[in-house]
Amino acid sequence: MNSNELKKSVAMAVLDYIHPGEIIGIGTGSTVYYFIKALSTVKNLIRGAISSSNSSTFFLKKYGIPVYNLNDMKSLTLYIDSADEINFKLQMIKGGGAALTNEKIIASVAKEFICIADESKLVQVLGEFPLPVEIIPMATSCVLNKLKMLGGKPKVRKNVITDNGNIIIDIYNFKISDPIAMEKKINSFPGVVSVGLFAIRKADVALISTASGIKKITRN
Ligand SMILES: O=C[C@H](O)[C@H](O)[C@H](O)COP(=O)(O)O
Repeated sequence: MNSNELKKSVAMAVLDYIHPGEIIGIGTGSTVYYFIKALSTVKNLIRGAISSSNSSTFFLKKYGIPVYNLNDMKSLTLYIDSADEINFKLQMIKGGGAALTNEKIIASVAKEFICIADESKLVQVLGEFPLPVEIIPMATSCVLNKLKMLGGKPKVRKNVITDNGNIIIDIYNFKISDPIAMEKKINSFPGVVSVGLFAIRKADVALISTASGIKKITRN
C-alpha cells in the first residue's frame, strides 16, 4: 500500500469512533482531506464540524458538511486530526500545513483527540520533521535568534502566510528529548503565537495505518 492508500484506510477506520449526530472538530492536511471525503460517504453521520483552517472549511463545504463557529459551542466531544510526527506517548509535531494554532485551539477544548496517521509518522523521538512555530511577523528576527540558542536551525518558511496572517519558522535538525519542556520554553518567547509541539495536550488515541491493518495506541 502506498502512503495515500494508508491515509484513506485510516480515514475510513476512524468513522467507527464517531457518535452520530455530533458536531466534531476537524484538523487540516491530506489525511484529513481523505477523512472529510469519508465522512461525506455516510449521510448525516455528523451534524457539522468545527474547522481548523480555510482549506478544511473549503472541503467541508464542498462535501456538504455544515461548518460551525467554535465560539458558539458549549463543549466539544471529539477532535480528529493527523500529525507530521507522533511518538509512542502520543505527543506530536504538527503544522506542516501551517494550521497549528487553530488546530491547537480546537484540540485544547475537545474532550477526546484522535490522531489518524500512516505508519511513516510514528517515531521514537520527535524532531526529524522540522518543528513549525507560528510567529507575529514583526518578531521574526528576535524569535529566530532565540530559537537558534536552542540548538536547531530555524528558517522562515517561504511564501507562507497562515490563516491568522502570521508567518511560520521551521526548526531543522532539532531532536526533542523533552517535548513538554520544549513546548513551554518556545511558547514563552514574545512574538510566538504557538509552537507545533502537541505535548501538553497530546492525542488520547492514535490510529496508525499499516500495510497489515490499523494499529490502535491509547494514552497511558
Ligand atoms: O498544519 C497541518 C497539520 O498539522 C497536519 O495535521 C499535518 O501537517 C499532517 O498533514 P498530512 O495529513 O498532510 O500529512
